[in-house]
Amino acid sequence: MTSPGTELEPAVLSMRGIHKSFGDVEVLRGIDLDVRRHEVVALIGASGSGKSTLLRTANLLETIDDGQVFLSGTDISDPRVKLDAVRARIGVVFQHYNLFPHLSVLGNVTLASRTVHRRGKAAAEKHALELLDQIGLADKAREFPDRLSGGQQQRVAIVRAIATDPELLLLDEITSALDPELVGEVLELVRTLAQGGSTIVMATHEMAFARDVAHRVVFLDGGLIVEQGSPEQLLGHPEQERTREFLARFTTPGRTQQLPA
Ligand SMILES: Nc1ncnc2c1ncn2[C@@H]1O[C@H](COP(=O)(O)OP(=O)(O)OP(=O)(O)O)[C@@H](O)[C@H]1O
Repeated sequence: MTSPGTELEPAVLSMRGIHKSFGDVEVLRGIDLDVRRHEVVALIGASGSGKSTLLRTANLLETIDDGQVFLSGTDISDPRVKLDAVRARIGVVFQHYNLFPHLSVLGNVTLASRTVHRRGKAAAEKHALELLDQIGLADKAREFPDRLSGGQQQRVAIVRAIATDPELLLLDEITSALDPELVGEVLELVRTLAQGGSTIVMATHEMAFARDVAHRVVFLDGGLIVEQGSPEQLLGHPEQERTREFLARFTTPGRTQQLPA
């Protein structure tokens, strides 16, 4: 693997001039973002700054008012593009695991891969069991989601997202709904994926994790990218006043989350 995020790697995701409003409120006000193959990008910003909306426009789950989104060079915002085919190339995990409650763990993981890759049941299950085995959940394959802890459910949701071998993984605050003691196991799985070369954009409030795992941190405020850079630069030596103010709030007493030293 070449150095992640360098210009040597092709852009998997390119967002150009993205604008998005809900009613009178302009939530994204001109987003330009490139994510290169094997790169891990952390989106940080206050609640309401537009992180989730940005992720949802990246795979056109949310329509855009203006701009273009390219996936590996293809303009997926072109109305002629079939979105089902595009979305099959992008894995998404949300804050709430959204596993299908009526399907077993195995059923959840195989559903997308059977549809997307048209794998036969046996082949899809073999692949799913290999993935579940890698994260120590093979023994839960026949269980239903409500028999799993939140952390286990979220890890299954991640496995479901990668079972289709997506070009890009979008992770939206995937630990926010978890009890604190379950956060680590989910982040550990993301770290493993990152080390394995996955291309990831994750909205997160886990600053320590962003510092540790991301190649680039992007700070969003009021629907604009205010500043971006390496974790060391952005979290350690932010240039913009707005970034400094945001980061300072993470070190004020009473916050459960602290910036790492
Ligand atoms: N479907 C929608 N309809 C109307 N307003 C919306 C919709 N989705 C998001 N918004 C508004 O857009 C703004 C940005 O929301 P978004 O969820 O993208 O922020 P965020 O940075 O992800 O916040 P958080 O960290 O709380 O998840 C908010 O003011 C939100 O209320």
